[in-house]
Amino acid sequence: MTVTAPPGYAAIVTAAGRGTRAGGGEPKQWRDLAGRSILARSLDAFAGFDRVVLVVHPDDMARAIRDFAGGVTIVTGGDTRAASVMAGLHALEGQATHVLIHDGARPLVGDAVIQGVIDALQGGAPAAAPALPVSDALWKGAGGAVTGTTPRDGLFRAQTPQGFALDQISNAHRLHPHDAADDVELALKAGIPVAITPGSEDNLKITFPADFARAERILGTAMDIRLGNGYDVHAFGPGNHVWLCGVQIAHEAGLVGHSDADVGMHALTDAIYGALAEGDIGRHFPPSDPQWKGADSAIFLAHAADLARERGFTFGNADVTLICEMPKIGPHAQAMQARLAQIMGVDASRISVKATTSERLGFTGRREGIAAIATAALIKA
Ligand SMILES: Nc1ccn([C@@H]2O[C@H](COP(=O)(O)OP(=O)(O)OP(=O)(O)O)[C@@H](O)[C@H]2O)c(=O)n1
Ligand SMILES: C[C@](O)(CO)[C@H](O)COP(=O)(O)O
Repeated sequence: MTVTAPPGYAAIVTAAGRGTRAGGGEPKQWRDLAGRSILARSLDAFAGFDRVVLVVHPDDMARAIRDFAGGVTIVTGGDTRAASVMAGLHALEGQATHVLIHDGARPLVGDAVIQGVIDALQGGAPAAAPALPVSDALWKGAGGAVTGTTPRDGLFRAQTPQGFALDQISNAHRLHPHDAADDVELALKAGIPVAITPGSEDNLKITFPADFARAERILGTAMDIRLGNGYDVHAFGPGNHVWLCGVQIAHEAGLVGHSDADVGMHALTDAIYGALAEGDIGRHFPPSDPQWKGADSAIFLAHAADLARERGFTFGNADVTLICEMPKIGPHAQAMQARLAQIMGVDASRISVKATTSERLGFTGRREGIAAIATAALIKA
C-alpha cells in the first residue's frame, strides 16, 4: 500500500549528501538494501504524490536520470542539506500547496508515518513532523567518561518526512538560508508552529555502517511472503452449463461435484489454504457434510481469503490456469478475474485467469473433464 496524498501535496526527497559517516564505496543512498537501492525505497513511499522532487549531487545526475527519470523531477542540490532542500523548494514554486520533505536516507518510512503528517496538515496544522520520545537516559560525556546528565522529559528524536505549507517553508528557508539540522528548525526560527506526529523505530536514517544491517533486519522480519499452489479436477457429466471461476458458462455438459464443481475456484482456494499451511478445501468444508451439496464455491474462496486477512496477510497476486479443450475461456476471462477479485476483496489487476488446452492429450484432451492449477502470493508487511 502507498499513501495517496491529497491534491496539491508534493514531496522533496533529499539525496545530495555524500554519506561520509556510512563509509563504503559509494554514497549510502545509492547502495543496495535487500535487492533495491536505498533511494528507490525512499522514493517508493511517495509514489502516491502528484509531484515528487528528487535532489541529487551533480556527480549522481546521470544515474538518477537512468533510475528515476519520468516519475520524478530531478534537480541538483547544494553543499548542505538546507541548500539541497532549498533547491527542491525552488523546483516546486507555484506547483503545490503543501510539501513533505524527506531524507533519501530513510528508506523504511511507513505509510502510517506519512499519513500522520498529512492528517495533521489537513487538520489545520501549519507544519507537522514525526518524532519519537527519547526513552534512554541522556548523559554528557568527555574523554570517555560521563560528565553530567540531562533530563529527557520533553525531548524527541526528530524524523522525516517533515510537512509544511509550501509558501511558509520556502519563506523560512529564504529568511534563514544557513544550515540547520532540519526544516523544523528553520520553521521554528520563522515563527511557524510545528505539530509532532507519531514517528516509528523502523524509520531509521541510514547514517553509520551498522545501520545497513539494522535496516536489513527490519526488512527481513517485517516481510512474510507466502506462496501456495492448488490443483483440482472435475469430470464432465450431465448438464448444460459449467461454473468456472465464479462465472456460469453455457456448455454441452456440466461438471460433476459435491458443490457447484467450480474447478478454477477450488484450485485458487486450495492455493490460499496452502500458503497459510491450512490444508485444503476438504479440511474446512468436508464433502461428507450435506450442507455443502451444490454449494456456491464463492463460500470456500471467501473463507480462505478471510482467513488470510485474519492472519494479517494481503494478497500480492493470484494466477489461475484452466486446462480444457472446451468451453473457450478467453471470452470469459475478464469476467472471471472480476468475480474472483470481488470475492477476495482485492483489485482485479492482482488476479489472472488464463487457459490452455492439453493438445488433445490425456483426460482433458479427451474432453472428459477440466483441470485447474492456481498460485497465490500472500504478503504480511
Ligand atoms: N548537502 C546535502 C547533505 C545531505 N543531504 C541529504 O539529507 C539527508 C540526511 O543527511 P545525512 O544523513 O547527514 O546524509 P549525508 O550528508 O549524506 O551523510 P554524512 O553527513 O555522513 O556525509 C540524506 O538523505 C542526504 O543525502 C542532501 O541532500 N544534501
Ligand atoms: C532531518 C533529520 O533527519 C531529522 O532527524 C536530521 O536532522 C538530519 O541530520 P544529519 O545531521 O543531516 O544527519
